Amino acid sequence: MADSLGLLLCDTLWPKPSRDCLAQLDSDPDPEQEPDIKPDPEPELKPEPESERGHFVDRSVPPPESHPRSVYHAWLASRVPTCQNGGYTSAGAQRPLTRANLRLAQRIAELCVPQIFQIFWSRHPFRAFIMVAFSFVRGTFPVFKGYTHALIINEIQCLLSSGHYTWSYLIRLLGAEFLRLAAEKTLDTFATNNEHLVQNSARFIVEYQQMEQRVRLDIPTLSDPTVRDLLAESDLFVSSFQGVGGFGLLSPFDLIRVFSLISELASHIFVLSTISYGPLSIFALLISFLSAAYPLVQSSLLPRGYHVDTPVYSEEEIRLTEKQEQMRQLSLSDTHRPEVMLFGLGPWILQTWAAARQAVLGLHSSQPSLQSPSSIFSHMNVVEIIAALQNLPFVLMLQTSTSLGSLALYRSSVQSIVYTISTLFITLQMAVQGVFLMGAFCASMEIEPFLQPREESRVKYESWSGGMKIEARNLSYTYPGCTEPALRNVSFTLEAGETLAVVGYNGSGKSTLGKVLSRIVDFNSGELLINDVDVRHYEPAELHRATTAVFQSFCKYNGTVAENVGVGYIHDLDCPAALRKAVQLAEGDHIVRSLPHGINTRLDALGLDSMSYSPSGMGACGARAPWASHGLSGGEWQRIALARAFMRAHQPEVHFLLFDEPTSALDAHAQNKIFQTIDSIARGPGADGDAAKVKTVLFITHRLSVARRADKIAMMEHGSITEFGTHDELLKRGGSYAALYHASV
Ligand SMILES: Nc1ncnc2c1ncn2[C@@H]1O[C@H](COP(=O)(O)OP(=O)(O)OP(=O)(O)O)[C@@H](O)[C@H]1O
Repeated sequence: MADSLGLLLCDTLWPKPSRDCLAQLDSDPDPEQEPDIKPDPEPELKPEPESERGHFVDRSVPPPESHPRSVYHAWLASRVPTCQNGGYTSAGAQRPLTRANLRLAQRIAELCVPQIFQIFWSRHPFRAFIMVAFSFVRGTFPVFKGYTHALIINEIQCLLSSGHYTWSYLIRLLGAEFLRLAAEKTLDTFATNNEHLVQNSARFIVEYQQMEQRVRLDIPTLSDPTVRDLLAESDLFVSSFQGVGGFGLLSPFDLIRVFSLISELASHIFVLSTISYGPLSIFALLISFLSAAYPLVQSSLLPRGYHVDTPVYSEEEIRLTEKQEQMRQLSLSDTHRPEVMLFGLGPWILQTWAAARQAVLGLHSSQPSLQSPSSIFSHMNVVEIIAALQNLPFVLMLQTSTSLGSLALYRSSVQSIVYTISTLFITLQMAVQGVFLMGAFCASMEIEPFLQPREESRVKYESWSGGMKIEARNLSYTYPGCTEPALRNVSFTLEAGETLAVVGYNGSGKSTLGKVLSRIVDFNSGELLINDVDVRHYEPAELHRATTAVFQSFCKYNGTVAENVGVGYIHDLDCPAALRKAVQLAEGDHIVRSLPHGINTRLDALGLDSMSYSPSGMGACGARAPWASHGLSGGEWQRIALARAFMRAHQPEVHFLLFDEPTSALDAHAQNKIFQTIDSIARGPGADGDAAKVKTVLFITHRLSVARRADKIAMMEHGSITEFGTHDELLKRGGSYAALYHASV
């Protein structure tokens, strides 16, 4: 109930435009409308060239002067560095305060602020209103303080000069000051608590939306470099909600503090205007402001590096920064520790890190980074001379018999005005960067997963009783950033209920084919038909529900055995009988029995927690702590992964079983048993040896003694299927399969 409420809430907050609506928007020239950033529909689902598929089809960056039609385009345009031709600034880099960037920020603000505002407003409208109102009220606190202090100083001055020590008025003033302090503290506490509540609610909503969008996105989408940068900046926006200026970033909450600054400024100006100190006032004021502002102006004129803006990094600097971080991570990583120790990588890590770090810190630079003594002295002298000028207005005002209290109030007001203006300026500078991060967040919410079909071309996956029919026609696929295709013109047909063994040399594309068939990665050209329908018409989630798999690089979750197995069919995560059965099918019951807490034993996914040096694994007196996680051997982990796949394999909605080297770490006996299990699952519940097949099976293996069990065998070489048929047919042919088979037996 709570979950659905949360979902409802977030859907309401961030209504996802319907695809029909988005399609209309795409053709609508109105720049105010939000276009979808998914590629145009593929009318006949003909394979398209890679360059035309993807989420941001319009990759052309509009010139900064133009009016970007969407948040995404404005965000993208802001990443083009003004100083270079081509390329983008790295994710998170500070945008320079140019006119073009200010215009882009304004456009993003126009498009995003209403949505972000709704996040604040949606849950606690009254509290959000109070928060803004209190921001104004809190801005006036310093003025009240200055005013009451001035009254007290004046009264003391009056008592001392008159010689009549009547304390009643002073006591009343001190009482008023005490009340002011108490009221300020109470209001402050209430405002802070209120702000925390509104802030935490807003933080939860943006984090929820970030997570929701992240779990939606598929691998092809996430491998797009622009999407990665967009998500990185979106993450920075979400991080900025962690508190005032979290990570040096400006969240919308910090922007609300601008209201406080404005009201503080206004109240100080008002106070100054009420102090009368004679005809020399304008002159005195001018001197006061100049002398108070000079140090701030001076610091903003200091050489680059002292600025608030992050400098623009060169490609070499980015490379060095990545290198230093990579080495730092390597030195901290427990996962890499065994090889770091074994291969004696410590000195190499240290040396590489030191070289990169020194370069990043500019320690190799021949330019002295410190100011020369003469320039330091000149700055110091000027500052001191200017500071001395601050006393001049007092001298002028004393001539006009201004009270001491007024002088104190005057001084604190002048300094506060200068300080508030400089804070406002810095805040607004940071706000521009914050706006671009906000734009990244809003644009990231519009990303549609690459594999998701458009509503108008969607076809519901219809299961066939005998399993899943798979037909590949000239499938080709090249990994992003690679030049050599991993799959080349792969064609084959696997009838529903058949078992296919894919064999071949290392790197021949077997695992890639498995990922393409299970719709984890896409293909660049060709066609893939599932149950005679082009796979691009199906919702990937529907196909995934009909599939179970053990991938070659299966996951090891840092959790209990039950969790590691149960995630295979999340509905039965808490069902001991289903977990036990899956473990039994994977021949893993003896492993579970040997574990200290049975199926509830926590497993050590990194393989290091259970080693003696790990403090987390040891309880009092060096005994094994009950919470300590337990290590497993490679073969034992493989059985856990198999059990996970078996959790859902026998479910009626599952029609395709994919096993990529499922028994590579198992002994021959265990391997045979596992394949018998797979075969019996493929024949349906309670089936005997002659029962009809109800599931299609594809297994990838290097063990040709196992492959011969399959109905069909595909021999892969250099990304292509070079031989296809039964074991006997391929042996008779005397080609690569026959040669490999004879070499292996
Ligand atoms: N994530 C990736 N990014 C880029 N290239 C990849 C990626 N994964 C695999 N490749 C490349 O694709 C080709 C096929 O790899 P694949 O893993 O499909 O081979 P395989 O036949 O399963 O190999 P093996 O028998 O060693 O498991 C190889 O040349 C490999 O280098």
